[in-house]
Amino acid sequence: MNLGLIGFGEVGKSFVKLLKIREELLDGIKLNYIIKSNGGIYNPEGLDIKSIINHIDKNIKLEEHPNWKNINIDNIIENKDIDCLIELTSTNIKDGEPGYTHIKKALTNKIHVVTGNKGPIIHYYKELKSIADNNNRSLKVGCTTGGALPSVDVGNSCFKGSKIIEIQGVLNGTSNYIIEEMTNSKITYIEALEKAQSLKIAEANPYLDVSGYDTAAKMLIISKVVMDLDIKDIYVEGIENIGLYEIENAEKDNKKIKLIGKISSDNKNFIIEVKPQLIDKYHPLYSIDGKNKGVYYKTDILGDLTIIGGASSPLNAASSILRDLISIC
Ligand SMILES: NC(=O)C1=CN([C@@H]2O[C@H](COP(=O)(O)OP(=O)(O)OC[C@H]3O[C@@H](n4cnc5c(N)ncnc54)[C@H](OP(=O)(O)O)[C@@H]3O)[C@@H](O)[C@H]2O)C=CC1
Ligand SMILES: N[C@@H](CC=O)C(=O)O
Repeated sequence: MNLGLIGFGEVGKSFVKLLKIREELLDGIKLNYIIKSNGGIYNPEGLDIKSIINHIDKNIKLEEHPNWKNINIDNIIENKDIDCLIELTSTNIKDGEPGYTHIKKALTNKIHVVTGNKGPIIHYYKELKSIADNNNRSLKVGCTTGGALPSVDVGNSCFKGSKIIEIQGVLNGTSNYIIEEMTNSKITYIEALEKAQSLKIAEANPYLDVSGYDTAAKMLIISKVVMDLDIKDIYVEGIENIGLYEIENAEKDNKKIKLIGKISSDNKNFIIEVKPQLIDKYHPLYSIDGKNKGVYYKTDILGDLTIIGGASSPLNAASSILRDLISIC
């Protein structure tokens, strides 16, 4: 199988490293393209992964690689020499671009897609999935709903025959980490955010993380992919106004503050709410620590199920891209 990678940020770089780390699993897989916003590198025989990792480790710009060319998604489409596009450009929740165009072009041209980019999926999942289905190709989005946390995989495979009636998620590692750092190290919100940025878990635009919009995007994707819903009613509140005072008060009551996204229904319509909540030790998402995340599914006849883990990090996110790629293979 031949691959093209578009988006060479933290997750894209980690994905290239995984191709080496897991090479024993990837016999027959070649990476032909790595494309950034201003061009990329291409070799129809497969790029030399070692030389790219050398660039990453030594902080050498990809533009200085001998295979550098002025290329973009259209070259991939014209050359017709990949089977799967790994789409890892930055999330844009306004209109889903440029990811939407990349994914649509790929699927229309019978190229499988694996992505971690939430923008195109919140706006265009139905359309893109239908192009994929009509062309007998896969659109895999596991990385978009909490990276390594298999939220949609579990949601899609574990509840057959039951109805999901509610979902709650702590799905933003950055916010969870910030609140925990403020609690444990008594540092300010800004100091904790800077630490999260240095760990490279925050989005390129960290406003998405702390405002609740990243969580809302992930809940919206779960509602589309797992429940086939088209929810319009979404309330979003972030963690920007939480200070040490609120955190100390929560501690005094043996409670924790968590940024929780919830999909629930009033028997007529499903709604999504994202807001910080004070929860006690009996809440299923209480024990999620640090950069970890979690999702709780409540069903009508199968009971409740919670999964916790999948800490946010570029390598963990790249691992979920690899997981989706292997399942296509
Ligand atoms: N970081 C994480 O832990 C996680 C991230 N994600 C998602 O994965 C995706 C990638 O994340 P991350 O690596 O952190 O993002 P970065 O912001 O670090 O990297 C984005 C990359 O996209 C490239 N890019 C932007 N516009 C274009 C374009 N028009 N054509 C080609 N390339 C373009 C950028 O190019 P250039 O280098 O030239 O600027 C850059 O290489 C995002 O959508 C994010 O939401 C999902 C789960 C976890
Ligand atoms: N910024 C996100 C990473 C991926 O979605 C987070 O902090 O969880």
